[in-house]
Amino acid sequence: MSPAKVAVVTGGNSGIGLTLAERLLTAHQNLQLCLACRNQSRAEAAKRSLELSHPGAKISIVILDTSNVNSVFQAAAKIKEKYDKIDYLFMNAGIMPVSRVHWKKVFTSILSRDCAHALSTGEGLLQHVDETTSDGLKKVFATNLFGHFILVRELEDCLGGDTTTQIIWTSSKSASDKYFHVEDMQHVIGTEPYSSSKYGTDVLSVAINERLNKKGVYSHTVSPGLVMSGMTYGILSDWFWTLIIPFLLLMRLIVSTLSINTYNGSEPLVWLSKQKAESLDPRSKYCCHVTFWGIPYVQPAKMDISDEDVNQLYNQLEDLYLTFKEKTKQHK
Ligand SMILES: NC(=O)C1=CN([C@@H]2O[C@H](COP(=O)(O)OP(=O)(O)OC[C@H]3O[C@@H](n4cnc5c(N)ncnc54)[C@H](OP(=O)(O)O)[C@@H]3O)[C@@H](O)[C@H]2O)C=CC1
Ligand SMILES: CC(C)CCC[C@@H](C)[C@H]1CC[C@H]2C3=C(CC[C@]12C)[C@@]1(C)CCC(=O)C[C@@H]1CC3
Repeated sequence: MSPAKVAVVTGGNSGIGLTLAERLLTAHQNLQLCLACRNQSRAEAAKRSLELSHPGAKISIVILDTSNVNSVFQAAAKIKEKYDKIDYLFMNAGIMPVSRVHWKKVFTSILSRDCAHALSTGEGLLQHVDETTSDGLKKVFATNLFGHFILVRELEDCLGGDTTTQIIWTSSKSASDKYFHVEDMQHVIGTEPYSSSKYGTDVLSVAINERLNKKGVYSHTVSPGLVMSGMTYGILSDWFWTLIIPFLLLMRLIVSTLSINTYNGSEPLVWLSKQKAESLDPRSKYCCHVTFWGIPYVQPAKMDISDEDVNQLYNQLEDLYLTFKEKTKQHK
């Protein structure tokens, strides 16, 4: 039997994260799974469903709210108590708060040459909103990016070493340098917090490789494509999505990123976990594509990221992390 490996999945209780957890248990023999979720009862329900499909699986729950700095410090301490070494760290938890759909733009772009771009990135089709957390941080940044950065920093002792660790980020096709400004990494000014946070994720992944590859830690980002999940049901009701599924399936003739289900969307995440980490490209995003007949496959897409952004973002995140670390020490 292969030696036991440990996988931590943030936001592993639903959507892409839950399907990923299920697929990891199938793909890796003898896997110990840690569901790092913000809600105890939703996490327990997920654990029960995984135990039904994988009787005897070793699954633990750690309560983690990535938008809350204290919660991340506490969760990291719990994870370190439970495991000496982490083999896979899936940074999957994420939010995309939206206040409305720009229907006029949806219809004009579907009928234009921009159709494929609009349906694969959602650019310009949604009105995004954001708020400030009790830590004084922008919520989308804190949830999607900074909470995960703290997790990496706090877990560093359990990563890499004799065998490799893979950090795998659920990023997005929406990530765009157009909406990311390193001097405003929280996206205080601007109306695209989600795109900014996901581009920040891609930049951070490159920075982690530069700092931690020598320790055996490899980081990669993934785009799952458009997936029906809590995220999309938060934009439009489930009956609406059900009605337009036939249209989306037809659109697969021209748009290959319409994954639709969480199985397809989790394909690059599972695929990466089966690769030799050293052989992967640290500056490519591993994207989910689906054939017209619904077969998923993975295609790397080169990311155009400047070294200046890589270094500046990492240093700023590190400064913010150290500020909070100091505060938590003082409160002890
Ligand atoms: N759906 C799509 O089309 C796409 C999704 N993605 C990305 O995929 C990832 C998973 O999203 P998806 O499965 O689609 O959506 P879901 O809303 O179904 O899942 C999101 C998961 O993240 C968890 N989560 C949200 N906020 C926090 C928090 N503060 N702390 C801890 N966990 C949190 C949710 O927990 P809870 O159940 O408690 O809310 C849930 O488990 C996200 O990062 C998203 O940005 C990327 C591209 C496309
Ligand atoms: C297809 C239409 C008749 C109606 C749907 C319009 C929009 C609500 C959607 C079209 C492209 C979608 C999209 C996303 C959300 C929903 C759309 C904007 C995402 C932004 C969801 C999160 C991501 O990370 C990327 C997705 C890109 C495509």
